[in-house]
Amino acid sequence: IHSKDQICHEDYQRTADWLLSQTQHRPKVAIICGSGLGMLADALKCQDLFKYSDIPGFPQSTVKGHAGRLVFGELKGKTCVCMQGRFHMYEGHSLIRVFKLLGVETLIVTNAAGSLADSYSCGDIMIIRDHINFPGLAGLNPLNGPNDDKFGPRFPPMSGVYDKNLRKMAFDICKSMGVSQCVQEGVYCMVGGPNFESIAEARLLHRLGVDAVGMSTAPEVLVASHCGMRVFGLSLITNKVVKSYEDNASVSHEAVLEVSKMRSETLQVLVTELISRMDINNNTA
Ligand SMILES: O=P(O)(O)O[C@@H]1C[C@H](O)[C@@H](CO)O1
Ligand code: HPA
Repeated sequence: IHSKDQICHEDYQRTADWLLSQTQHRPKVAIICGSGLGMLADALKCQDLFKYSDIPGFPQSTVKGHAGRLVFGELKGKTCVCMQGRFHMYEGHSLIRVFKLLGVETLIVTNAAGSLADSYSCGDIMIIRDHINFPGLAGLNPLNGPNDDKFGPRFPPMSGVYDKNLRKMAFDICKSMGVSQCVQEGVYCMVGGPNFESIAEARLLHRLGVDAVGMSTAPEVLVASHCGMRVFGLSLITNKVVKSYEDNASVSHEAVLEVSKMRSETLQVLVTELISRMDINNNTA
């Protein structure tokens, strides 16, 4: 976010042009892999793979469980680009606009998240219906600064951002996969991190009606939506957020990665099937 303020259209374009000169792939779908969910990219065929360190203008991914590679390839005949390693707000970058300039029309975001909803279990998949962007509400927004009208409007709406048709399609796919008992639809709340929530913060989020909390996604989604991309999001529930002072449990990034690993195959099948059912040429599901 912070360094992004200084990045202009020409910078994004330079990075996009470099990538387009290095690969024949022309992706219409971008996938962002959440913590421990990097194997979503493994399903891509005919891969062209770029380490972030080799891409001009790309920063480094610093979080364990985020490999730091951009993978281009085909998924069931659809051309995709997959971010194996995202940039979190606490790391200071957002590069969604490079995807826009590559020609991407649909963004699929995944993340690891802790659940506040009492009915959720570890390992559940939450289809994101909407989000609460806490840093954004407090003025920390990737759209801060002069607006570039080439990307989108100064005051973008945020209602209906998570595409309804794709959400329904994902539900249907989960049913046919026989996993609908562990699929939820709910509200993701982004907090700044990098610390996990205190019990008092967890209680506040619970009272606000938040279903799952994490440290990403909202900035990516709002930049994508600002520049006209269709958005679909999934949270993998990796832990139940501790809400009681009587509860001695505590979360760790290692525990988050362990649950992600256990469920990543299910997510891979779901995302692959979703992309295969999408009509990505006219951007309608
Ligand atoms: O990239 P995501 O949102 O999946 O990462 C989550 C949030 C923190 O970065 C980390 C905590 O374990 O995982
Ligand atoms: N809180 C915030 N981010 C997270 C969590 C959590 O409990 N689990 C995974 N990412």
